[in-house]
Amino acid sequence: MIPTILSIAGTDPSGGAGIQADLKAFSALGGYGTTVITALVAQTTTGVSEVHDVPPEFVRSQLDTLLTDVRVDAVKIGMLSSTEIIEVVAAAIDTYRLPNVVVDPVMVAKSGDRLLAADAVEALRTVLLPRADLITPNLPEAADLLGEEEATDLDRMRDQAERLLALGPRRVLLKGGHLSGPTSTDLLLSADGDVETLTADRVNTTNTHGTGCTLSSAIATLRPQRPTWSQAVRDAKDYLTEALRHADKLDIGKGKGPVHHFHAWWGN
Ligand SMILES: Nc1ncnc2c1ncn2[C@@H]1O[C@H](COP(=O)(O)OP(=O)(O)O)[C@@H](O)[C@H]1O
Ligand SMILES: Cc1ncc(COP(=O)(O)OP(=O)(O)O)c(N)n1
Repeated sequence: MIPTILSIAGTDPSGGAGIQADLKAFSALGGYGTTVITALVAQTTTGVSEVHDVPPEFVRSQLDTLLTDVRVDAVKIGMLSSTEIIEVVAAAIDTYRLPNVVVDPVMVAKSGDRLLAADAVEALRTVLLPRADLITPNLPEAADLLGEEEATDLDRMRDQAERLLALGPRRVLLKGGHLSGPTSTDLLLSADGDVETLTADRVNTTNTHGTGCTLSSAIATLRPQRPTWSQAVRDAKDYLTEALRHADKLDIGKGKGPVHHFHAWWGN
């Protein structure tokens, strides 16, 4: 059976991040995509010009309308924008007992624009993270969630990942893409005590818009199709690395272009 994946996230008209990227990853990896939109974002490869939050009652309405009809096999949660929207989404996780919940704690785009209100970080930490099967922070997000400086090496990443795990999610994938060096290394820690290091060769491209959205969506899509979280995360990282390798085939915008959801079947 083809898994049905739900993305709860904001939009990106340039198609590189947010809901648009999520749907591309769902389809490319054999899932059927459904969506609940939290914010309309006027953004492109050069940055964000405006954010229009969807009213929280309407986020609830989308969730109730969808989930009283459609069974979902996994959920990817991205941009949530405000405390009120976080609370609505957390209530839906409980009410509908949503499985395989992957939370990408989106706070700030690569362009430096905020995608989560500063006063909503506390709700993200205390209301949403304990309901997640996996969280996928990047280094600035991890630092923000813990209220400390960004990790600058693998030892500090390990230390921060342990403390993120103590906030209540079942697993933490701390992404190291913001460090430099010939490889890009992430750490996967689980509440059972497992620790894994995932390393990929660093791809030399400036087209990195949407890497976080793509990775979390790929994990959510693969989880129902793989025996373990570890295998789903490893295969998702391979998919993202391939999408980065093919990113320079695209010529989208004047800033940091998107990764390319390369489709082996078409060969392009
Ligand atoms: N240039 C790159 N080459 C290979 N992998 C990368 C590169 N940049 C980022 N990654 C990987 O992409 C994923 C997301 O990266 P990161 O930049 O840390 O998060 P975000 O996109 O949320 O800011 C991680 O798995 C990271 O290791
Ligand atoms: C609507 C929306 N959601 C999330 C992001 C952040 O995406 P990410 O994959 O972390 O990539 P960058 O934008 O940081 O390159 C976004 N921009 N928009």
